[in-house]
Order: sequence, then C-alpha cells, then structure tokens
Amino acid sequence: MAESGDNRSLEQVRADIDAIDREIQQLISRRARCAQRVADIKLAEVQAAREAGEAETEVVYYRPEREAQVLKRIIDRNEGPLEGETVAHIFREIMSSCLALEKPLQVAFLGPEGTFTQAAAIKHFGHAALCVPQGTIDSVFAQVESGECNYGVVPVENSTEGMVSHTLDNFMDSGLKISGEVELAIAHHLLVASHTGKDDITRICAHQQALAQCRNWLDGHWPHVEREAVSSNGEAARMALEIPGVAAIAGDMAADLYGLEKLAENIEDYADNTTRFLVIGREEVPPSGRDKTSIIVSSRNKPGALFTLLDPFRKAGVSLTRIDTRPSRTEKWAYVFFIEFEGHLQDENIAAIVAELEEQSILLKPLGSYPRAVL
Ligand SMILES: O=C(O)C(=O)C[C@]1(C(=O)O)C=C[C@@H](O)C=C1
Repeated sequence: MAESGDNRSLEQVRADIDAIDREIQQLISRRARCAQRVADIKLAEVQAAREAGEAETEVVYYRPEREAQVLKRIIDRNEGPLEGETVAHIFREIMSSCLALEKPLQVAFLGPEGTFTQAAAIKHFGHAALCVPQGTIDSVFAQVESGECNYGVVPVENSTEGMVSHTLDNFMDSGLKISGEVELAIAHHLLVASHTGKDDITRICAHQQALAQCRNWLDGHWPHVEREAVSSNGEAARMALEIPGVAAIAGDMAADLYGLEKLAENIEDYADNTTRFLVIGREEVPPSGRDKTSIIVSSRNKPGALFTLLDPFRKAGVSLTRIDTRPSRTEKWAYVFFIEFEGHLQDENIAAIVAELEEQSILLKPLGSYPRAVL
C-alpha cells in the first residue's frame, strides 16, 4: 500500500493501482451478480403471491430504504483519505448500475434537460436511470400515475425551476406516494458559447429565480446589460448557444449539456443555496430507520385549529421539519396544511399521532414515509 515514507517508483505504485483496480472490478462484478440474484428472488416472491391468490402486485425492484441504509453505512464506516460523501457517490453509481441490471428505471423530471431537477434526479438515482424530461409538474405526476415512468422528481422548496405550491397542489388530487427527498446545493455560473466574448454580451437570460438569486452580483458586475427571465435555466443555456450576444445563468448540468464556457463561477449572492426535491412513486416505502413522513391535513376553520393539529406532535416529542399552508379548493376560507415530520407511519408513536389527527381533522391524507436524504 502507498504509505508515507514509502520510496517505491512511479511504475511500482502504478502496478499496485492496476492490481487494486482488477480486484475492485472483480468485486463489482460479484456485487452485480448478487443484484441479479436479488431480482430473481423478488420475481419469484411476486409469482408465489399471485399463485396464492393474493392481490395482483408489481415486482418492486427499486428499494429506497435499502439504498439509504447502504449509503449511510458507507459514510459512517469511511476511514479516508476520501470524504465519506465522495465514496458514497461512487457506490451510488454502482447501485444504480446494479439496479439497471435488475430493471432499468424510467424517471420523469421537470425539464427541460440541463435543469437542476435533472441534476437532482441523477443525484438520487445515479446515471443508469433513464431520466425523461417533462414540460410541467402536472405531467411528471401524470407519467408516474399512468405507469409510463416508474418514478418522478419535482421541486418542493426554494426552487429555481418550479413553483413549490404547484407541487403541493398536485399531491391533493394524486394517489402517488413520496418515496424520497433530494437536497441539492445550487451553484449558478455565467455561461457563454465559445464564440461569445465578454464584450459581445448584450443580454443575460435565466429563470427569474436564478436572476433573483444572483441580483447583487449582476448589479455589481453587469449593471447595464439587459436581464431577461425565461422559462428555465436549461432554456437560457440553449439560447446562449444559439443566439449571438446571449449569456445564461445556469448550473453545471446545463454548461456540460450545451458545451458552454464559464465566464464566472458560483455567482449566487448567498452560499448554501440549497433546493429540495421530492421523489414520487406508486409504492409505499418500508422504514429505513432514518425516515420522514409527509401528510396533508385540513381542519375545521375555528380558533385554535392549527394549535389542535400540532399539539399531538408536541406531546409525543416529534420534530416537525416543515409546515406549509394552502387554501382549500373546496371550502372558502378553509386551509389545508402540508406537514412533514421525523419518523415513519409504521412507527408506533407516529401511528398514534396520525390516529389522533384523524379524529380532529376533516381530511387527513398521508403522502408517504421515506428515507431522509443521505447525500
Ligand atoms: O437489495 C436489493 O433489494 C437490491 O435490489 C440490491 C440493490 C443494490 O445494488 O444494493 C439494488 C437496487 C435496490 O434499489 C436496492 C439495492
């Protein structure tokens, strides 16, 4: 092994690396064969259930709770010198390829290509999943509901690509479940085509939220250049490639996709700009041990209604991670609450809270329990 103080030559160390790569490759192949065996077992179980006359079920190849456990364990046991997250990303890709051997996944995302939602889909499912762009959040839901796609990825919080409230509204009418969450650090760059010089720029295009998130930087560096809000950062990048004088604000995905150059990197006014996305699917996810649950709940419009809804959480000592309000579409001046908290619907304390809320509310819809983001 390459230890400090070791005086082997470059050739010798490279010979070590070659031998290690061979072993890693053999182990990855062995792992992939295990995944194939897992797929056979899953199929046999579903066939046996069908023969026993149990309800018609689909084979569920993708297991988010298991993936979260595998990735968490990798981070926890990591001893360096690589960062735990770096190693986990490598395993993310290995699992993604293993799953594709079992069954290739189709994942709908709010497009177009090159958006942060696509980056979130790839971060969550790895590069082996086939990511299919959709024009609207509604059509991401529709693709998963119809079975055209296995899963969907939509923005939910502080997004540069879509309306959060629109995602929440979709959940009110949909039978889909949340099967995961993705957090993505958003880094914006000023991008131009290789034939566009700094002095050629006459217009800077981006999604309106990206323009807003870079306002101070733009005021400082490009105070006299026109800014134009377009439908997405991906679209802005496409324009930068095709229209002379246009520069785009967008992320790495868009820069790579359209082969654009970065005139300036990380131009967002606030570092730690994170967007959160939800993964939607048709199945409920079993507990991973580190889960979150989302519900929609609506109460009668009377004083103290919100307090009554939240009190069971306080009594049980369960942390809320998010609460949003949307106007009810059926009753004037009534509201529905979108509440997220730590724990799984199968946990006893969570089941008790939900039972209590059911008594207090006029509507309670569990949207699913899912593993907390690991990466
Ligand atoms: O454990 C399983 O159920 C598998 O299918 C194996 C595996 C993996 O490669 O580790 C692959 C896909 C699943 O989403 C989870 C894990």
